[in-house]
Amino acid sequence: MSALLRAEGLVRTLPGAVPVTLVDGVSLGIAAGEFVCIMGPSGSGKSSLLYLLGLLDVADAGRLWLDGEELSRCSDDQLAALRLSKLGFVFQFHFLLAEFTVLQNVTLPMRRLGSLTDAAALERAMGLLEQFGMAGHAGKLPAQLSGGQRQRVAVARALANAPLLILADEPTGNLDSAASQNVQRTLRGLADGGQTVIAVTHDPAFAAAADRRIHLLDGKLAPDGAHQS
Ligand SMILES: Nc1ncnc2c1ncn2[C@@H]1O[C@H](COP(=O)(O)OP(=O)(O)OP(=O)(O)O)[C@@H](O)[C@H]1O
Repeated sequence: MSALLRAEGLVRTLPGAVPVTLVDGVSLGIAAGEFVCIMGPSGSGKSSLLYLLGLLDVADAGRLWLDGEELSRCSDDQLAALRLSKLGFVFQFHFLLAEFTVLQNVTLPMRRLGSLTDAAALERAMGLLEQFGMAGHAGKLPAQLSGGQRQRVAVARALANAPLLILADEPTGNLDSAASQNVQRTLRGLADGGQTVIAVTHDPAFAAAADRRIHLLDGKLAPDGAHQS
């Protein structure tokens, strides 16, 4: 398998009088087009691992490759550029900008990247909103939407720069079950279309929609089957 994302021996420890190891020697590979869920008990290090894989945090040890490129020696600026151009994020709380319309929120990452003209960015943003049934809400502010609608806009925003990889941290954690299923179907549909997705979740129904589940325990990958006992 040629992995789109590969990690070898990732370690993240918070220093202090009593250092806390959040991620403890995690090695994994994610293939292009895979939809993988990271599961595990509260405090097992799921979000910490996702932040390392999403270049939002830097490991103290270990190595990481994205699309064949080794990232361990990248500067903060290089990591920020990679996040903007190659990764898309969906969080539990949508983090849409409250004073911007839905359309402006989805256009923003394209404006920051600057690879499209304003007209092309608007057209792409409208296309994405259309894809998630949100085109009719393009002129609204996030506060005028339901939680599920906001999350679908957040998914559209995550796709703005055609990322290699979508990383989602409890994307349905704040939603009722109908909205949750809708977001689950949305992410499943993206993976069916070839998009690579990694999602942290507590929700077994959500995880069942993934191609593969990774289980963490105390910052370590649990051996296959260990989580069932
Ligand atoms: N900034 C921090 N300072 C101190 N401890 C932290 C910090 N961030 C995380 N931790 C601790 O590290 C461990 C892993 O946290 P993390 O958020 O990655 O777990 P998680 O599996 O995502 O948990 P949850 O499912 O509850 O969101 C937890 O014990 C948490 O309390």
